[in-house]
Amino acid sequence: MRYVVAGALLRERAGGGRELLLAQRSYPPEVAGLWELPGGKCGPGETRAAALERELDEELDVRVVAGAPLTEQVRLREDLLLVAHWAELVAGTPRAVEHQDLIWVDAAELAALAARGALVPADTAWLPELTVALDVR
Ligand SMILES: Nc1nc2c([nH]c(=O)n2[C@H]2C[C@H](O)[C@@H](COP(=O)(O)OP(=O)(O)OP(=O)(O)O)O2)c(=O)[nH]1
Repeated sequence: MRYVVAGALLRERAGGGRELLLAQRSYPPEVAGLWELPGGKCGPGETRAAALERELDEELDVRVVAGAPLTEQVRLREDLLLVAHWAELVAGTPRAVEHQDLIWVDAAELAALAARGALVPADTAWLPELTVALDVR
């Protein structure tokens, strides 16, 4: 089984609550323009934590430490499993190196994106967990 590992980065929003970082895919055409958790495929022999830390360095130009996994996993193909981990930003400011754009969203903004089909479809599996984390005050 191969893994795609994606990162859930949170930050505090002024005035209360939290925000989640989303990245807008630029390829392939069927998901271009949709929003996802940034990440990518684990290399051979690479741990999920190491893959996430490498991918976010490459894609966002930031240093992160991978934390606990989210509960939901999504089978993308017979041999490819999508997982997400919480990630802590330790250095740098995210910038869209490989994505079209980046946004920080609160729970309401995440729900609005989901409602209009603007998330990469598989990522909707994480909505309940992400929403709980964003609603913490
Ligand atoms: N990174 C990421 N990929 C996701 C998410 N949701 C989802 O269905 N995918 C799919 C899209 C792709 O088919 C696959 C990951 O591809 P990727 O393009 O990010 O991986 P990669 O950086 O290793 O690049 P490549 O070798 O495929 O070019 O997982 C998500 O939240 N983040």
